[in-house]
Amino acid sequence: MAKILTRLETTIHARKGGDAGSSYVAKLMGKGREKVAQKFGEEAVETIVAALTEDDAALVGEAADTLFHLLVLLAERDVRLADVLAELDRREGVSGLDEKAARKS
Ligand SMILES: N=c1c2ncn([C@@H]3O[C@H](COP(=O)(O)OP(=O)(O)OP(=O)(O)O)[C@@H](O)[C@H]3O)c2ncn1[C@@H]1O[C@H](COP(=O)(O)O)[C@@H](O)[C@H]1O
Repeated sequence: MAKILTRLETTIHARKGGDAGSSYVAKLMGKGREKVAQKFGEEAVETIVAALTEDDAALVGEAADTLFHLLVLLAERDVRLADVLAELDRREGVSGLDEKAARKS
């Protein structure tokens, strides 16, 4: 499953600084970090709305939009997907409640 995310990350990095006339990623990134972050937020909200009011197909579509725009946001900051996946690996097997307590301390 992570393979498509990794391929998508590579494509997104390749589009960075590219032709805004032929690439959605280049066009969005060209608008700057705030716009990239705003777009991710909008897609996340649309995913919430789909989860609460729409069918499974709509939710799948909105979730895909959200994951894609998260990758664009990470790429804009030059934060690697591998680092996010490594963080999830680190948390694997640790109770979410223990993680929550550790964050508070
Ligand atoms: N996975 C995606 C993907 N998911 C969603 N989107 C785009 O994200 C946008 C979000 O939907 P909206 O309805 O909010 O879009 P919009 O009205 O065009 O957006 P705004 O102008 O309001 O920002 C749409 O234009 C979608 O086409 C994507 N655009 C690109 N990709 C992948 O990124 C690759 C590179 O794309 P380009 O940069 O266009 O070459 C593609 O080959 C795909 O694999």
